[in-house]
Amino acid sequence: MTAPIISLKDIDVTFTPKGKTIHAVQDVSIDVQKGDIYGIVGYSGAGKSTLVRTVNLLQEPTSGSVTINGETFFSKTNDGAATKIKGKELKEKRRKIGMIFQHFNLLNERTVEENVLFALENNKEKEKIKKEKVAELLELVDLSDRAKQYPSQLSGGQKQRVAIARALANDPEILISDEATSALDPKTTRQILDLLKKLNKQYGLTVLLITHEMEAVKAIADKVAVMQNGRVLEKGSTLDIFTKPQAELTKEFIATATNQDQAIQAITDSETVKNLPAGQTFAELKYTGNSTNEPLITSLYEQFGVVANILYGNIEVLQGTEVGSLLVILSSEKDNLDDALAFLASQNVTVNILKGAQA
Ligand SMILES: Nc1ncnc2c1ncn2[C@@H]1O[C@H](COP(=O)(O)OP(=O)(O)OP(=O)(O)O)[C@@H](O)[C@H]1O
Repeated sequence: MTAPIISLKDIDVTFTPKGKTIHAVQDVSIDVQKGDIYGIVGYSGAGKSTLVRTVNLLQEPTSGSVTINGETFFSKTNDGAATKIKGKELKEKRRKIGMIFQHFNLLNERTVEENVLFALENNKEKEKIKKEKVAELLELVDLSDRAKQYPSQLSGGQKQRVAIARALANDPEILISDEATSALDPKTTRQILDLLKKLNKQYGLTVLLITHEMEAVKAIADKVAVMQNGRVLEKGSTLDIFTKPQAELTKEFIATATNQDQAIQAITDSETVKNLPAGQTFAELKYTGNSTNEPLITSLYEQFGVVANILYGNIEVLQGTEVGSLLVILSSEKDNLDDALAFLASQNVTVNILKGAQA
């Protein structure tokens, strides 16, 4: 594997307002590969913003190291020995890390094109070249027709697209998106996420996606870290985290992203399940990838005489892989059911018996 574009090692950030100690980030290590969309998810106060602000040293870690593209931006051991880039060098490096925020942070008294041009104020190119660049960026975010308007004349989604154009002005390799869709409605959120995905695909832009919405992670992230109380509870590929979550908090986030818990609850409370006849089994079947293509239900009947009555079904596509979930009532002779369950396991289907035989 190639060296990560962002490597955060053993990051601690402690604040001491009025003598009180707040461990905003504790012992966090994250490697982000070039071209990743890396989600960092957690509730408000989990430490996400503080952590990502260490990437461009808007926030200096109390200890730990920040390495970008193989270059040490910051390193400090617990005994206090520190190395860090600063001054002009830091400013230049920062320009290669774009950032977008929940509240857009646009200059209200400047037009859309002036807002983007502002990011190029330290660029030594001729004004004409810079203006061409701004026009290209506005084209990229589909706002060419709004160039002369002011932020107050734009919708939230349009404002965020101006912010994205501005963040890209200095051709960054990394874009930090800090709750960039949190103030937007679901449809606009999707448009902004799709734009981030497009930039990632077309230009290999690495995206750090900070969010409290697992839905956003599910939509575009390849990898995800789940944070709580300053710590990373678990991290991995989005597919793994969604299909095999370990921490309770991760399960909670996933449930909100899929609405599956409500479906399971409603069906569990239904008369059909409440009055489940003896010999029948209420179960959840979960499968990923190829298993979804298997005619599972047909096989259960043809090979084992097990009838599966489907009460609920859901298929998500995560990183191009299908992830399926079915709630079924299985009816069969007991012996057949055991064989059928063994068959399902052999097909990499996870069976969670919710009521009935073996529950
Ligand atoms: N400059 C600061 N001084 C003191 N405490 C701070 C400072 N910045 C953040 N904190 C505290 O650090 C903790 C983590 O905050 P942080 O903003 O990183 O969380 P978050 O997960 O990004 O949440 P949010 O989305 O609400 O910003 C919180 O308890 C916060 O109050």
